[in-house]
Amino acid sequence: PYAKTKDILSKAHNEGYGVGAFNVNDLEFIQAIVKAAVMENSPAIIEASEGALKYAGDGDVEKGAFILADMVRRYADAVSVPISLHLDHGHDLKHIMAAIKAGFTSVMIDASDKPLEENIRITRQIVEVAHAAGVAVEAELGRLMGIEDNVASAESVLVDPDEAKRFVTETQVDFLAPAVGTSHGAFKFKGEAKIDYERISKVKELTQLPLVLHGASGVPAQWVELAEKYGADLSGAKGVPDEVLQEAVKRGINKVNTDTDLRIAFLAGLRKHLAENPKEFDPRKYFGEAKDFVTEVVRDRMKMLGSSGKA
Ligand SMILES: O=C(COP(=O)(O)O)NO
Ligand SMILES: [Ca+2]
Ligand code: NA
Ligand SMILES: [Zn+2]
Repeated sequence: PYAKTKDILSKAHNEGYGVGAFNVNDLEFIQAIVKAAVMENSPAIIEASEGALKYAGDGDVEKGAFILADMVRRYADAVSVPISLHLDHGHDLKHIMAAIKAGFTSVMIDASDKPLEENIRITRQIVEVAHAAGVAVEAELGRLMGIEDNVASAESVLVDPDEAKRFVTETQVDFLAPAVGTSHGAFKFKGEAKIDYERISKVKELTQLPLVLHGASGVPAQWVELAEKYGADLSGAKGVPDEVLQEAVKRGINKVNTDTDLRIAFLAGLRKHLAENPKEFDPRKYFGEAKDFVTEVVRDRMKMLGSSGKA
């Protein structure tokens, strides 16, 4: 059934496992994620960024929010596993309000590029409105490397655990995304893929909240190689290894944001199908194989994070 992100994450927090938060822009990815959740008997958080709302609404964010929310709700209510819908990286109050109106059960306000006091002020404002509507709020502290908040920050600014304690007390957010060394996209680490485990543990201890890891895609070699076999150029692609994610979950990460892995799997499936079926022009066929690859990647992630069987 369509569920509240807060219920999904409270259970994961209490029982110590990770739940994938999978980014979507369209029908195909929603179908693939729901199918994976059913096959794994796993909860799933579906998330859409502001860009995804624009894409689904052909430029109209509110229309996109309602279109995506209607699809997710209908698919979720047709299955026995809990599926929620979350606004990822909300920056604009108008867009956050559109998501709340459309029935998203949680929203992220990402003011992590602002000074702490301003992040607190903005986040508190969103919490007030969201909580009044029964919607949970995620916020971010610290900054991920790479393109983040449309600001290219050269280096990541890791979360300060003491600031995190103050932040959650003063804002009453429901989940917190501490920057601990990851970054968005397929090219995550210059050198070794490592994140600051100690920092995760400290933030968990001080906040006692479900924690969110952004930039958590693994960029699995098998999918990169398959996409490259059929013409993609993903040289230098590198993600967060499974064992690093599993340690992060052990230390208190419960929501694991995954976008890039689904994109690469879809790309590999699409390129493969088109290369092997030159006569094919039915999108239900070539999107069909691409969708199946996304389902596979999502299932793998659910198994790896420990949410399989936890529905
Ligand atoms: O943080 C993410 C996704 O990160 P990836 O690019 O690692 O999939 N979404 O908010
Ligand atoms: Ca941010
Ligand atoms: Na998010
Ligand atoms: Zn993110």
